[in-house]
Amino acid sequence: MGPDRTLWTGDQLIHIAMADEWEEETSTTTSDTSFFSSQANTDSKKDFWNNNGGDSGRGRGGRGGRRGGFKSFNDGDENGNTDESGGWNKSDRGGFRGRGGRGRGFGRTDNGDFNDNDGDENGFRGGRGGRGRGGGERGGRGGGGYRGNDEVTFSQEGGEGKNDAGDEERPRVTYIPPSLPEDEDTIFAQYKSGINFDKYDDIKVEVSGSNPPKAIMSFEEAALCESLKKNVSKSGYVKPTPVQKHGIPIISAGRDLMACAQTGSGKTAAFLLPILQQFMADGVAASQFSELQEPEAIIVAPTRELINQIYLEARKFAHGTCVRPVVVYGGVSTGHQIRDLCRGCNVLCGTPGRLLDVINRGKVGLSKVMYLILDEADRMLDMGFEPDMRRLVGSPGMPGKEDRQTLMFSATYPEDIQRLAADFLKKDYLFLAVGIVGGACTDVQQEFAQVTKFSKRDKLLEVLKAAGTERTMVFVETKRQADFIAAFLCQEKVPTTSIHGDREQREREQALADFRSGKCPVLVATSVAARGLDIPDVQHVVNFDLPSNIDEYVHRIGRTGRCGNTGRAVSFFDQDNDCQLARALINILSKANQEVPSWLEENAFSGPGASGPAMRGFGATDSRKGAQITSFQDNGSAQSAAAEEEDWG
Ligand SMILES: Nc1ncnc2c1ncn2[C@@H]1O[C@H](COP(=O)(O)OP(=O)(O)OP(=O)(O)O)[C@@H](O)[C@H]1O
Repeated sequence: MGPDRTLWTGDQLIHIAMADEWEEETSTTTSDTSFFSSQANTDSKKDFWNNNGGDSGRGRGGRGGRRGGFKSFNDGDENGNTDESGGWNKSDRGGFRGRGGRGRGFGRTDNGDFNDNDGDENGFRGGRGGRGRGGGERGGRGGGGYRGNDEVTFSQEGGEGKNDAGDEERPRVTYIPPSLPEDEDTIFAQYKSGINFDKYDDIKVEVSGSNPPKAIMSFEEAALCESLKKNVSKSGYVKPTPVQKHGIPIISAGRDLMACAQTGSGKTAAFLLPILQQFMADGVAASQFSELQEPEAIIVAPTRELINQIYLEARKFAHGTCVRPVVVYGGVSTGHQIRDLCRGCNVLCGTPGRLLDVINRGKVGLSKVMYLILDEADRMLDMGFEPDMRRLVGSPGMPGKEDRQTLMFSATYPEDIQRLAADFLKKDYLFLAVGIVGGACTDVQQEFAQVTKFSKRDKLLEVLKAAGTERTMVFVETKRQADFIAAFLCQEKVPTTSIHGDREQREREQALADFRSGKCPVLVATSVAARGLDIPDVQHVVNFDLPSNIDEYVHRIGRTGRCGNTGRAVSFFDQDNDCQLARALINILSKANQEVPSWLEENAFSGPGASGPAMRGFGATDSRKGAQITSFQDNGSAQSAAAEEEDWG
């Protein structure tokens, strides 16, 4: 064990732990960037830069019993690697052991870390039995990494004993987030809508399905009760966005909905407002101090930060009413969340793992559920989360789809996911498409820079230098890469923080807070931050590594250019690595009326392309054939048409 080192005295990169295993696993303060301490020799560093994340899995990931170092080094373990993840793990005692792979595959084999994006949210699913075995396309399964902390909490507190993934060594999650501010200024802190907000009215809207209700043109038409009206106005909302104009009346009419609208266009309020209005009309009120809580609405989202954000929005709109939202997500003390639940819960927001956990503990009854909402629905129904969603709808007491209202929202809907989604929805659900399904936000100026893996860092510095103090999110593909780039930028005196699935929840929340406040204007992130996060004044997104999937690209660049504001996304295109995405990128650029670089076109037609995973099921519209389509422009005037083919579902 070498001496501890301190590399940076910001809120992360604080303490380079050369601690022993137990200290490291139980620590809630030690930085994840402690990879610095792993005696990074030049060789391993070189390996890092040269590699794209772990190879596909093999072996029994992460049971190597190496000591010290940091979780981040277990990237290779995620897919069950023991020895081929390049450099870092070999160095000495890096990583903690036994966490094994937890990969969900996601159709990738080239990146051992891909699943970090939100695998940590899958506490329940990943739980039993994983030993990082298997690897390959589906990666290792089971109690991997951070997520496992949820599981061990579950096991310990739930009295279910230890699982078989070495979890007995894991600490209980004790993190309790700071209390939320109660002052109205903070609750109603506004995200200023931008110069293009009014242009939303020009976006073409299509509703498919039978008898869609008429859109509303103003919040007055939404017939909200006084408290909600007041809260909408305190939030700075003057007029509804298109997804709200159409979504609110659809939900109020009791219809199931699959809604697709571009990033940052107000989908959250589109489902929260009509639900809360219904609760107000029904006189729903939280029953305090009850051991069993029976929420009327359940909202699920794929990441902890996103579900927390949705919860804060629900809390904001429900302010001053008797409706009580509660949030449960991994990485936080379960006991703390259960105590909060017991104080009353009408709207339960959760990540799937923790949600299933509290349900299985008998703390939450489902028989009163009127609304089930899947935010980032395509993500919630992909092969990673689908089993959890099926478990959720199959849980005892959960009303069947005919007896509840199911609402799905996203900016992207691959066709295969749309088909799958029909299992959760009533047959006559409405499909609402605002703009191009799966299209990028047109307020984001998309730029590309040709790079090699060796020139990326210099290019990043150049971009960040030009950005000055403007807030920038830098997306990378692996947790290890996130740590490495964050550390590199810190060394270059760029105040940087990072967020990824191996950081402890406290650190993740601190990182976001520092980024929001501007203390660290650069946030290096894996895909865990790609979806949904609504952070004011993010002017730039940099794709240091392009994702393998075009939908992911759309969500990432959607962290800027929100709510009518303009933004800029710069993506580094490495011909050796990114050609498979080229055609899909061209498609996205053309649909957003943006210039397509000629070199990108050349790459698209010389390299492997369109039929690959990057283009998977790019959904142009409602995938139901034969569904009645009603088109709207601006003032709600409608035109109907029937699609040609038979209804498949
Ligand atoms: N009608 C409105 N008027 C002004 N601001 C609004 C309105 N509706 C939503 N907003 C604000 O716009 C921002 C983006 O909204 P929201 O996060 O719901 O977008 P989204 O469509 O869910 O994005 P994503 O696809 O990235 O999840 C939020 O800050 C929200 O408060």
